[in-house]
Amino acid sequence: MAPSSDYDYRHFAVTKGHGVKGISDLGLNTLPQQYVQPPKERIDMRKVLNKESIPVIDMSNLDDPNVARYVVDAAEKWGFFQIVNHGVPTEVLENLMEATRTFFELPVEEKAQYLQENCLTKNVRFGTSFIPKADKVLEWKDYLSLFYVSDDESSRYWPSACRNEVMEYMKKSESVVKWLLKVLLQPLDVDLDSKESLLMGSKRINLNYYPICPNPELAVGVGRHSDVSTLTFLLQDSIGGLYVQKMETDHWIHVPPITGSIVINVGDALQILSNGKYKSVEHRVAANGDKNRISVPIFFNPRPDDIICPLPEVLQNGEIPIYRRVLYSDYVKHFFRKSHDGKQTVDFAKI
Ligand SMILES: CC(C)(COP(=O)(O)OP(=O)(O)OC[C@H]1O[C@@H](n2cnc3c(N)ncnc32)[C@H](O)[C@@H]1OP(=O)(O)O)[C@@H](O)C(=O)NCCC(=O)NCCSC(=O)/C=C/c1ccc(O)c(O)c1
Ligand SMILES: O=C(O)CCC(=O)C(=O)O
Ligand SMILES: [Fe+2]
Repeated sequence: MAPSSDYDYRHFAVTKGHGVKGISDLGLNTLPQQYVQPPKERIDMRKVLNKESIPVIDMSNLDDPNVARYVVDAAEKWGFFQIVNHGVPTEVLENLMEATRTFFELPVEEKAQYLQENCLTKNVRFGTSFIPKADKVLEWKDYLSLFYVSDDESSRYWPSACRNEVMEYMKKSESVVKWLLKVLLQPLDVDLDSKESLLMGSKRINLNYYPICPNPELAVGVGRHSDVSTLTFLLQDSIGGLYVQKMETDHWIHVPPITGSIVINVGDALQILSNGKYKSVEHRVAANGDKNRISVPIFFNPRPDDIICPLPEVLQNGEIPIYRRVLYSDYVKHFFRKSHDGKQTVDFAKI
């Protein structure tokens, strides 16, 4: 039954599993109260720098030493950049977008089998907002979150509507991220081969769906946050709406969709491992009043039972560590205990 009061909207979207897609499909003229952000969390267009953009790096010739230099400079200066000619076939990206759309357009009864309380595994989770229990105001986003354990486990538990396409995307992204990490670690005198499992030993893929929103200027798709990953590898469709903070300012920069490109960003784990040489950057997503939007980040992470702290190679010249030793799953649990709150998760690891 369609909801009739504000309480009912939370119940309808979160508990019953209709998500914001279910609310959007009702065709309301007004945004339900549960989704109205306080003014300071809305995206203020006066703070958006329209003339600036994050770097776009062409990866077609990896033998050119400039490419590695651009990557290191972009990661240091912006924490965010886009890559083109990266080698992941366009067809893989298109199939992934289509499969993501197919999944979210399934009837609610089918998607609801992946709600936490109905699901046989913790590694698959369909949901809405970020942490509805903690989110005072809900985010205008539905998601399917897939933690990769093995091909076998994925075949058994991931939804058939998108399983093969997500696996293909994940497999093809691996060598690109490995190359990026190798390059980023060179100035730190760290050899990736000895640290590969610490830097990219686990992967989580989120399929994000942001349906058409009434009063998009009052809502957010995703609130201000940094990712807890080492690096994030993000495909967005052609709608736009991702905003990145310009380092050390209170200004924001839009990340324009470029067909075939992938957005890369530094996450908290790389900030901690590099003792702050690389920094994760706050970002947020606007809601859209006209079009449904899709994005698919792959979070490349340490494994849950890894300890993260500044790497010994980084400290060998006497540099003082800013971060303590933290069990990565404790770090992620801390992130998942609270609503999005900018960069505050990193404080958990500060000495
Ligand atoms: C994730 C944890 C720490 C969970 O530990 P566990 O003890 O099993 O607890 P749990 O009961 O499964 O989850 C605890 C809470 O975390 C939250 N949570 C767990 N998984 C997710 C998820 N995929 N999406 C949202 N919330 C989640 C929920 O609030 C859980 O509470 P409850 O709803 O169960 O009551 C564990 O499985 C682990 O160590 N996993 C491997 C490491 C890992 O997954 N790292 C994640 C890296 S990056 C990553 O996951 C990023 C996600 C993200 C999502 C939305 C955004 O907007 C965003 O910016 C980012
Ligand atoms: O949708 C996007 O463009 C970004 C989403 C995001 O920041 C996240 O899922 O962590
Ligand atoms: Fe993010």
